[in-house]
Amino acid sequence: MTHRIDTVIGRQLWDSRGRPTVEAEVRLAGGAIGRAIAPAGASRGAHEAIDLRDGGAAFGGMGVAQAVANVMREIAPALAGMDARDQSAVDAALVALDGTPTKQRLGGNAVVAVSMAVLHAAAAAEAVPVWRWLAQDRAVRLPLPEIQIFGGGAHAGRRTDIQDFMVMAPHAGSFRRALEITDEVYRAAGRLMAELGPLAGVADEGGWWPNFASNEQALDVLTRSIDTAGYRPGEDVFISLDIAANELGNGATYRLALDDRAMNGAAMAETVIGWTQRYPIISVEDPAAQDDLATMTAVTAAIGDRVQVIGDDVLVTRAERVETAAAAKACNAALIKVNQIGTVTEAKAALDAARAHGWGTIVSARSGETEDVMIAHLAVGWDAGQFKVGSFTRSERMAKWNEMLRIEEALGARADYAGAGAFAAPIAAALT
Ligand SMILES: O=C(O)[C@@H](CO)OP(=O)(O)O
Ligand SMILES: [Mg+2]
Repeated sequence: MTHRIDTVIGRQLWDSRGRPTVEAEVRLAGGAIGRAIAPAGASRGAHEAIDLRDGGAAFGGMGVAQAVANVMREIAPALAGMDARDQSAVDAALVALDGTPTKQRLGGNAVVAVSMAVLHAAAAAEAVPVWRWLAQDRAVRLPLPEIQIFGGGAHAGRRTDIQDFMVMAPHAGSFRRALEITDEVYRAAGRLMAELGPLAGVADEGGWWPNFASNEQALDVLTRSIDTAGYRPGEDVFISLDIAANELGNGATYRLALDDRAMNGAAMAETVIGWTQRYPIISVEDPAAQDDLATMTAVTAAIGDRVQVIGDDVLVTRAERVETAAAAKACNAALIKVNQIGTVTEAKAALDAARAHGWGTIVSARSGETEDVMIAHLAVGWDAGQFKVGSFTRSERMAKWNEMLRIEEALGARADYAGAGAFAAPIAAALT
């Protein structure tokens, strides 16, 4: 049988931060091959799948070599003979074999690499791109990109409290045009940064390394960058922030080091709400810590009709946490990272749960990435509507944006840009 899994190989490769990671290679009986590489986060939720990584107990302590060994010795024999087209059966076998809620026995990095490699192999056996294999005959859209201009937080030595300063161009008309607009904003931001002082390179995801005296100065410069590039802030191009508040506090207290302020959840909500009133912000991710649903709910209640409120660390791509957050009205959008939960099938379940609540959905990269472009295919094949990869100028990011341009070209006249329609209904309506 052509689609039967013959062998599964694991190998150690290196990620964009120069840290070891896991690649899985799946070979089918008919000769098709699928490969996938595990990414790695720096600002990680406590409820995420746990990788076996080098770097001590915080990363599982046992190292990538153990994860690779687990692929070869345990996962390969368990999957041999299975039909690669039956992704849910493969993923169920991986979950059962691991036997922990967090994939920590085999390693989240081992499991996610194999799960995605099986998907890749199945599409290869059908001789179609992964996005097409996932979508089958369903209509898909080119996603609205959110692209980083400044990197901060855990990705830039905590030079700003806010982690990702991004822009979105919902009215660009095409994915290709959205990239062009964002590139112009990125260049303009670089020129403005150079006026503030010597440029100090880029952060982990390629956004300019921030050199600001306050969080508000960063927001000022970002707004001016949009304007300087020739676009109307809040009409053509909007700001999108990932606060990554998990890195700022535990829910009881939040500390904005740059602004020299400590505050409780209610004050944190007021701070974020205030930013959305003073700046052309269309989207805010993780305005509160992973278990602080009260603050997430306060922010969503105040601004959720006009601003996207995304759950990342708070949801960790787990369908049951999406349900809990939905019951609390804590978000109106979900970030989807396959490696947070560990398998393609479980990540899709989280996306479906978010969609069932009318939320926006964003397929996202991690801050530690590689040349693997699978997530571009997931964003299109699942019709997620939005896509977050980081910035320009680093090839592990460009590989994804460029793959999306190839997909846009393949769709030709049928390439439908999600644009404002990617947001939850009230926000989409407010934009049109
Ligand atoms: O928080 C995030 O959304 C991601 C990407 O910016 O960062 P990390 O992969 O470090 O969790
Ligand atoms: Mg995040």
